[in-house]
Amino acid sequence: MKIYVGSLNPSKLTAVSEAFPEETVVEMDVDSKVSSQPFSDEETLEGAIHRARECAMASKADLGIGLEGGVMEIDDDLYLCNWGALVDQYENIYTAAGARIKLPEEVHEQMNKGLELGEVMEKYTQKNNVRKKEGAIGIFTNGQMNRDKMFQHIVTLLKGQWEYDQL
Ligand SMILES: O=P(O)(O)OP(=O)(O)OP(=O)(O)OC[C@H]1O[C@@H](n2cnc3c(O)ncnc32)[C@H](O)[C@@H]1O
Repeated sequence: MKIYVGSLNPSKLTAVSEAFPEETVVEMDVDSKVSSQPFSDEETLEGAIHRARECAMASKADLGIGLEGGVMEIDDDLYLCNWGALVDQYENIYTAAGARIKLPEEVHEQMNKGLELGEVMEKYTQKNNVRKKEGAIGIFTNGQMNRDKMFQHIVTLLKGQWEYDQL
């Protein structure tokens, strides 16, 4: 099978390759059609679905997968949220979300000023490309988790739901 993934971000591609080790994974630069920093579950999910749909339309794709990172507020707190979508050739859409962790108030304040999480994380850690590596989840869990593993969990949930429908 050929699985198209709507991103050039290595942590997302690794996640799909690890969840589908037998399949060919192809990266594709697509438009999420949401803001570059989604700020709610709804917007983050919508971005994942748009990415997956566009990938599923690629001429050689069997499955399209979209993974989207975002943040969402609960009361006065800001949480990291991540969503994934898988679209097959019958236009069935499967969705799944990843773990959430509360982000520090300092991060919340910076994002309220309009900065994207990726930018805030670079300033906060003095490291480049955190979003392509361990991600905020890696930094704030002291490396117990990372972005690849978190997305891999989401992709496994997508794969399982799709497989269930093939039974
Ligand atoms: O190349 P794409 O696939 O767009 O990947 P991305 O990491 O740039 O973009 P996302 O849509 O996944 O995330 C939206 C924004 O949130 C940032 N972001 C999301 N999760 C993050 C994380 O765990 N660590 C750092 N930045 C994160 C990311 O850098 C973007 O600025």
